[in-house]
Amino acid sequence: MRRLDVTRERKNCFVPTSEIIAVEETDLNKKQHNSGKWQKMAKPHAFTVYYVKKARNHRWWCSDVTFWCVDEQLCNQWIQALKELLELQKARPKQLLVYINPYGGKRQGKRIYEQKVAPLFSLASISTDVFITERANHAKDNLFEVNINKYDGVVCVGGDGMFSEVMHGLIGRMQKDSGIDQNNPKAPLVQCNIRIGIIPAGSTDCICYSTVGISDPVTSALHIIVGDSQPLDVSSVHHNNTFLKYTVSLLGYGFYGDILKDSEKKRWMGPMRYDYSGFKTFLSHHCYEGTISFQPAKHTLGSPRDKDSCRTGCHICRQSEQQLAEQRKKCGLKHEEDEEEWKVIKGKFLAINVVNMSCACPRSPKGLSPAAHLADGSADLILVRKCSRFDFLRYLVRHTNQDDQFDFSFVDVYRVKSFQFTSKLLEDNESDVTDIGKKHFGQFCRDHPACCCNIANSTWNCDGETLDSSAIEVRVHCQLMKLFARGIEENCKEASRNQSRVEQLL
Ligand SMILES: Nc1ncnc2c1ncn2[C@@H]1O[C@H](COP(=O)(O)OP(=O)(O)OP(=O)(O)O)[C@@H](O)[C@H]1O
Repeated sequence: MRRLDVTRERKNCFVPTSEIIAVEETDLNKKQHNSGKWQKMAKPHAFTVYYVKKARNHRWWCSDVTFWCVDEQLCNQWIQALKELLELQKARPKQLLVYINPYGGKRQGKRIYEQKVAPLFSLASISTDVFITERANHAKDNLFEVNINKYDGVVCVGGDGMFSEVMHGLIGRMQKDSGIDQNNPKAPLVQCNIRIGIIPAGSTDCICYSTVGISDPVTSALHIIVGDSQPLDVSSVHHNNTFLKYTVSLLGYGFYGDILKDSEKKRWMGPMRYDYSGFKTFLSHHCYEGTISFQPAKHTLGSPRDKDSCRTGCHICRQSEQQLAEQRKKCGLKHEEDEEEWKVIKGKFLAINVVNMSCACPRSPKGLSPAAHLADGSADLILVRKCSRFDFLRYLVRHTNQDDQFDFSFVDVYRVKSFQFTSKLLEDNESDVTDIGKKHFGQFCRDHPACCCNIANSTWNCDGETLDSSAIEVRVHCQLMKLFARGIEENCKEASRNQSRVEQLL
C-alpha cells in the first residue's frame, strides 16, 4: 500500500492512498484558519486531502487535512502527484446507477441520499444517474432495460427489500443476457460482476449491517467511493421447477415466517410492527411438521459452531471458492450435487432458518448464525424443534448475549449447500412436489409423538418477503454477486485508535 507521508513540524500524518477520497486545491480566502503561521506567510498556497477516517464500531466518515506552502509550483506538483495516485485506484467506480426508494423505512431515502451521499460522490468525481422509484419492482424492471454496461456499479437507497429488488434485477438481467433459464434449479448461474452498493435507509438494514458492520449511509458511501468489493453467496429458491426468489440473508419458516405474515397486515405501524408481530408470534407458539432434506457442505473448512466469524479477507471463503471451482472442473458438465448424499430429517419445528450470512443487526450483533460466511458457497440450516415457550425464549435471548444459541438439545445446526422442505400437510395431500427425502432415504432423525401442532402451513420469509409456496428447493450459488463492501474488519477498534493518535498530531 502506498502512503502519503507529509512531515510538518516533526509530526507525521499517514493516509493510505487507498483511503484518500479526493485532493483539491484550497481556496485560502474561504478557509478559516487560526494558525498564526498561515497569516505570517506572504502568499500561501494550499491543498486539501479528503480521506476516510475510521471511528469506533466500523463507522467511517470523511475527514480532511490541509497542507500549505509558499511555493505555488510545489503545491501544484503535490496535487498533480496525488491525483495521479488516485487514478491508479482502478477498482474505484466512476459512473453509478442509483435507485432511491422514497417510501422505505422512515421515508428518508431521498433526503439521506441528497444530504449525506451525493456530496461525497461529487467530491470523489463520481457521476451518477439517479432514479427515484414510483412503485414496487420499478428498479427491478428498469434494470432489464438500461444500458447496464455503462455503469461500474448499482446503488440502492432503501432497506433489505429494496436491496433484494435490485439484486433480482441485476442477477435476472445477467441470466437473461446469457440465455440461462432461471426456472431450472440446477442451471449454473452467471456471476454478476457489477457491484451493488447499499445506502441503508429502510426499517431493516440487516444486509448492510452484516457486510459492513454498521448501518450508516456515510460509511456505506465511503466503501463505494474507495471501490471495495465483497463477494456474496446467493441462494436460489424454486418450487416444482419454477423459480421463486433469490435470498442472501434469511429464509425462515415457522417463527420468522409467521412474524412477517402478521407484520405485513400492520404496515401502518411502521418499523414498530416487527416488535408487535414478534411478541404476538412468540405467544402463539406454533410449531409445524414437515420433512427437510439437505446436502452437507463438505467443500468448506468452516462449521457453524466455529468460534471465529467471517471477517475482511476471510480465508475460509477464499478456500471454499477454490475448492468448489476444482470440483466443478472435475465434474465437467455433470451436476456434482446429484452424486452427493442427502440427509433427511422429519419432525415438528418452531422455526426452520436457512441463513447465507450471520444476519447480524443492531439488536443481535452476532446474528442468527454468528459463524456463517458471506462467500463460502454454503448456508447454515438452523432447526428449532418443538420445545416449551420458556425454552424458546431462552433460545431467542441468546441472540442478544454472548452465550451459544446452538447449545440446546432442541436446536440443531448444519452447514449445507442445498436444501429442500415439504410440509406434512402437503405430504399428506400427496402433492406432486419432488420429495428427495422420500425418494432417496428413509432415515428419520427424531420423530415426535402426535401433539398440538398447527395443522396449517406456515409461510416462508425470504429476505423479508413472503413466498407463495411452502414446498421449496434451495441451492447456494457461491459468490454469485459482489457488493461495495469489505466484510467486517477485525481490528476496527485498534484502527480507529491508531488513526485518532495520528489525528492528534496534525
Ligand atoms: N416507490 C415505491 N413505492 C412503493 N414500494 C416501493 C417503491 N420503491 C420500492 N418499493 C418496494 O418497497 C419495499 C420495501 O422497501 P425497503 O426495503 O426500502 O423499505 P423497508 O422499510 O426496509 O421495508 P421492509 O422492512 O418492509 O423491507 C421493497 O420491496 C420495494 O420493492
